[in-house]
Amino acid sequence: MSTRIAFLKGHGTENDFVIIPDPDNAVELSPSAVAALCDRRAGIGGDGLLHVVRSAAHPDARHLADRAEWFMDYRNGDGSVAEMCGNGVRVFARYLQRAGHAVEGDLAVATRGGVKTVHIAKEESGGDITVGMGKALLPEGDVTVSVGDRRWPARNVNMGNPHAVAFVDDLSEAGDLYEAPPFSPASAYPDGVNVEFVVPRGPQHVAMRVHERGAGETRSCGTGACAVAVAAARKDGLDPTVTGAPATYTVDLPGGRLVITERPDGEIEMTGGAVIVAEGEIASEWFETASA
Ligand SMILES: N[C@@H](CCC[C@H](N)C(=O)O)C(=O)O
Repeated sequence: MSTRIAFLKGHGTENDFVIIPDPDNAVELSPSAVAALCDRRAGIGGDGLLHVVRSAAHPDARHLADRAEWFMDYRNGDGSVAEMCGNGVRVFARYLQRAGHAVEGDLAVATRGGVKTVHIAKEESGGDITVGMGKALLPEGDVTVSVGDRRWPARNVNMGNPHAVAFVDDLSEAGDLYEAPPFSPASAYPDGVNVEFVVPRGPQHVAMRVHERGAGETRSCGTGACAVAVAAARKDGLDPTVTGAPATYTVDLPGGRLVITERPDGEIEMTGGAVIVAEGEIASEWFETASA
């Protein structure tokens, strides 16, 4: 007998996701099923997939169940697993709110990058969602990224997932970004990397494009925007953990704007929108073929 599988579609600053509510972890989501669901022509379409599971029901999150009821089992659009997705956490929280599992205010969400604290603002104050993204790690060592015969030094920033942030003169220098920009040394990112290209827009205000590992160029990346804000702050000589003053950066992406604050304790907060656009049911005969 075939089971009925519900889905929703949502986005955060146009980083879009297929959402599969599955509290008991009963839906088998193979990498090929995820890639088929995220396919923009033959599937539903998305940069990634948010599998919504109770932490207690998932082997990767059981140890976090006493701190966060829900686990964001995040997958990239190509079916690969990633540690964290900043825009995804906001959309995940919006889904929980819509489904009646969460209300405006504070919420804890388990991810492979640890438990994230989420604040859902009241609708009358815009309804934006703020996520405590944790601290950035800045591994030492020179990294370069390239597009065609152009090459730039990049800042290695880890937001739970890996980023290479390159400051360029113009965002068009990144080209069409159909291919993942090569990086060196290979040892800097043994599991691949998300690459951000950044230009200044004004004081503590930047614009960026991103090529995401496992998804290609996307219209927004939350962890990428945090990595960019930290790299831009250090470039501006600002380190809140040294100055004791928070640093806030506005980050413009093709899909919208995110506001990132790094606090004196190094903790980073990201604020932006999250929208649910559709819901429906996956055709079970298609899903069975897609999963094979
Ligand atoms: N879009 C995300 C990041 C998703 C994971 C990334 N592609 C990776 O493989 O690390 C975000 O908003 O942070």
